[in-house]
Amino acid sequence: MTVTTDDTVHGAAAGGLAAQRVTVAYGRQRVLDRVDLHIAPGETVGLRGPSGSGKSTLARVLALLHAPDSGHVTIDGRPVGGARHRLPVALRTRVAILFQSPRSATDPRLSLADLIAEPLRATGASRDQASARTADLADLVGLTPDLLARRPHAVSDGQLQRACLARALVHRPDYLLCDEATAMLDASTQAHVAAVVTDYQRRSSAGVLLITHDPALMSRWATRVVELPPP
Ligand SMILES: Nc1ncnc2c1ncn2[C@@H]1O[C@H](COP(=O)(O)OP(=O)(O)OP(=O)(O)O)[C@@H](O)[C@H]1O
Repeated sequence: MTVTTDDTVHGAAAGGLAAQRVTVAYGRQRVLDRVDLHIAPGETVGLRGPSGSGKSTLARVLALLHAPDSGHVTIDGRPVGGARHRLPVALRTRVAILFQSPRSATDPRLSLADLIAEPLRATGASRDQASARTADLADLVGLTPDLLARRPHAVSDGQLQRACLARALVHRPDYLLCDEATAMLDASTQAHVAAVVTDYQRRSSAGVLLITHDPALMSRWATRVVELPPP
């Protein structure tokens, strides 16, 4: 595992998801300053840095959820700009993100089955197509039909995170960004989530961004690590 603080050398490659000279400020606080990061298909890039160094911000920029003040995101060498929801479906569904806290990322009114199926329904899949895919994914992440029928308040954080993982995979993304996605899970759920992601990655050649404060997980999983400087 190599550790670098400058990813421009990798950013030169055409394939992959990349942040190029990305700068983000919240008001007068500059959080990212001309940051480069590149994720090639199939690789797992670890992103490390002290608290407040901008790891989550960079993940949100790469997920097209936050427009940088300058610089841009490219997919396979092509700049991708504008709000995520305005991008063509085929483009925006290439990148998925999994957050640390499943409760703040989910609609409490939806059953787990509907949470998983919703991105498919939103992009025009029929009810039958969406339920078939939901059943496959539920199986993959280890959610039983009984759990699928429940709403978030009636399941554990680990069960809800499994549903969020299924939802993240629903469009078969080429890039999966895991922002402390296993931090609040017990050891066995953490191992299961990591196994599902690595298996998906092996089958699909997806690129993964791994943000974690867990050094063991980082060294086990990341192919290489990029380090952000302190804020
Ligand atoms: N929406 C926002 N509005 C204002 N400031 C923000 C916002 N999001 C993040 N920040 C600030 O930007 C800085 C970087 O936050 P970010 O969450 O990207 O860092 P991080 O490296 O992921 O931190 P941690 O390891 O603690 O999760 C922090 O000082 C944070 O308070």
